Amino acid sequence: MKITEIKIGKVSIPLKKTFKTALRQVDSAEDIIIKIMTDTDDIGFGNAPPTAVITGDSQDSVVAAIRDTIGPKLIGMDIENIEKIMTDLDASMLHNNSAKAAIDIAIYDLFGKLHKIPLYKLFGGYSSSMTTDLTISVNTPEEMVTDSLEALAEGYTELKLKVGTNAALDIKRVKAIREAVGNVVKIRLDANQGWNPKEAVRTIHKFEDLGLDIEFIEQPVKAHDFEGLKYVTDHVETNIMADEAAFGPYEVFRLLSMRACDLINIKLMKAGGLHNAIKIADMAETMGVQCMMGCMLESKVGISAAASIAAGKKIITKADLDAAVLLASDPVVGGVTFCENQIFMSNTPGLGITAIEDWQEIDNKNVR
Ligand SMILES: C[C@H](N)C(=O)N[C@H](CCC(=O)O)C(=O)O
Ligand SMILES: [Mg+2]
Repeated sequence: MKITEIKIGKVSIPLKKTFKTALRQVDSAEDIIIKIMTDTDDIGFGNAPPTAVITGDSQDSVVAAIRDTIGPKLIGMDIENIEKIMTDLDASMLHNNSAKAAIDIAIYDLFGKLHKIPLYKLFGGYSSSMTTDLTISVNTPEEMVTDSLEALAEGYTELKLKVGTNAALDIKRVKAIREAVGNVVKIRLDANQGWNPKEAVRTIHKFEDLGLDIEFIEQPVKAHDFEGLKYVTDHVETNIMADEAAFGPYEVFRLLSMRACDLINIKLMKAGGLHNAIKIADMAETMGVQCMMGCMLESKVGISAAASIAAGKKIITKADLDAAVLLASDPVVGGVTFCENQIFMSNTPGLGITAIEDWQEIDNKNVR
């Protein structure tokens, strides 16, 4: 199975509700979706949502990286030689991890098709379904309570509350939501780098003193501040998860060596794809650190790929794979299916995706 062409296109999907974090506010998911074509007429699907504030990647930079630098080297390569493809992919250029992730996902999709195996089985097949949380955007306490109650009515049992815009207001937000949803629901927080280390410790102590029962807190401090993250982890009881700090395998190696966090959030767009996500999961497992599989605001292509690792690997015990249900429509045919808070894997080879509706090819951007 040899690569003959890489088609580059995009989908623009409105969100059901504005997505707001301490880092950004958006109303639609803008996802680059690629198709890797082969001499066997199989197609591999991959995606890259440009999340500039987290990965540094824009739509134009993703397209240029695939079209001008990464893509041309792949033409003619055999999917059977996946180890060589992944080595060349990592060596092709520095950074540009979202572009690399799109290629990596499409290559694995084809590898699964070649060997007639669904990716979650290829990655270990530990389970065939998982529970995802639902993200509640940062807003007034009242609006967040309304959104949280709606999420419970839709069947979600784990809420990921966005905080980090104002520590005093964050305490009001979380207290109001805990009082409204009761004690059975799991509440995890994501500060998206919004606090400084001392402010984070003070705020988390307040959550603890109020008995708000927070499962864990994602990325309290700036991504580059590994010492600050360790300071927070060492000074609170609540578990701390590295997200933006846990970028790729090298950063995760450093975080684990420093014991700077209790948990790792793995995302394909930070790691540069599935092959690096597997390295991260294996390193974390070696150190006894549980992981969550996370996502950007992206289509079901990336969610199906991320869920394949989450289902495959035992050390991935949590999932924040809600992006596809935050979208007003789903252009991806096949892949994982959602039912309330459950994600079910497809048993079709690869990702199980057969087509992308409303996919707009970007003119003259194909690689042959
Ligand atoms: C969508 C997912 N639940 C999530 O919250 N991911 C964010 C970043 C997503 C974005 O800004 O596009 C995170 O975990 O920080
Ligand atoms: Mg996060």
